[in-house]
Amino acid sequence: MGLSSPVPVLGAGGWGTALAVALTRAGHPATLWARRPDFAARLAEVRENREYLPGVTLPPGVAVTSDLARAVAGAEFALVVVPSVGVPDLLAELPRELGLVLCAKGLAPDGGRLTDLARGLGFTRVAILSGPNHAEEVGRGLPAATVVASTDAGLADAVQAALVSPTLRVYTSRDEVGVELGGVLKNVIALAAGLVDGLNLGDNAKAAIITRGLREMGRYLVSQGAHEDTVYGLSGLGDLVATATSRHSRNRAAGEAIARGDHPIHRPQQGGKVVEGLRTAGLLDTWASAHGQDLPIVRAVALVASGEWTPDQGIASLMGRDARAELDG
Ligand SMILES: NC(=O)c1ccc[n+]([C@@H]2O[C@H](COP(=O)([O-])OP(=O)(O)OC[C@H]3O[C@@H](n4cnc5c(N)ncnc54)[C@H](O)[C@@H]3O)[C@@H](O)[C@H]2O)c1
Ligand SMILES: O=P(O)(O)OC[C@H](O)CO
Repeated sequence: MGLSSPVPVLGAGGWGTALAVALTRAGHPATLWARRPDFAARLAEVRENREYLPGVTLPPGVAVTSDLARAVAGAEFALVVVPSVGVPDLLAELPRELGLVLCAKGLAPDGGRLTDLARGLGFTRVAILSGPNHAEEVGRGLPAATVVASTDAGLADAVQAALVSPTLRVYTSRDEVGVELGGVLKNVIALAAGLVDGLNLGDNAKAAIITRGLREMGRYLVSQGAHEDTVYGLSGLGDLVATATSRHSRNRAAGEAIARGDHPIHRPQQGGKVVEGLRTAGLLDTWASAHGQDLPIVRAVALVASGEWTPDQGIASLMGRDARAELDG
């Protein structure tokens, strides 16, 4: 892909829209693909994604289409930015020679990684983009940093070159597993932090959830083959802090709403916006039970999210665990 070829951005929610704008800031045109033709037509005309990223004007370098084949024609790689639940159907329609930059922070339907799903479908060039990146801030050009991870060094370098700009620092990593799963797990811990907020349990409890959540993330990531240091990088600790403490986070807000009794807990969407952690918690809890792994915060969030436990029961389950040494798990 030459420098002036548009980069396809597949998914016109908040993050896809912000990434399309970020590409133009980096000097590259983007083609933003929206699934619904009427939505794409409105976005092309109004030049603002009022549903998912209000207040950010689409620059002239962003073209909008609902024609998927046209969006990816001739591209070396595409940013895939639909929610995880929509990734399998979207990938099924894409040419296998296309490089994929997976941007969803969620799991495949079987609880596995989306990068594995992509390779299982026959894609050979696969990367993950993840970090502390609220669309609301990246869309406005506030300074941020992110990570593109791939075992394909050429792909990671190409994505870095396409996205890096004075307001977005893009680091590369070879630890695909660690970068992908950090983004997946932090949503669940942020939901737990939201429960703490909604129950007014205080700053000590919030700090404890974040810190113990980070350890839980670390145990799971390393068990899946991640490098331990990645847990403490932008896609791990960085994104956990950004999500668990942010007024922008849908996951944190969903936990807060559940604790206040005003969230429809069986619906994985909030006001039409995706809350990945609600789905992830159940998938991960099922995996942990099957593999005898102890993920207590994941378990509490899964059972609260499914309605089996009240938020108070979830917190009690964490406070009532056996006494132990801090570094013992
Ligand atoms: N919003 C952020 O700040 C942010 C930042 C980093 C990563 N992410 C991740 O990016 C992914 C997308 O999140 P978002 O915030 O852009 O979503 P969003 O909630 O803003 O919008 C979701 C978009 O996806 C579309 N969509 C829903 N189901 C779909 C399907 N089955 N197939 C195709 N399109 C579908 C919707 O129509 C909508 O355009 C999520 O996995 C999220 O965790 C979001
Ligand atoms: O709004 P959330 O909770 O989906 O978080 C958005 C991003 O993942 C933050 O990095």
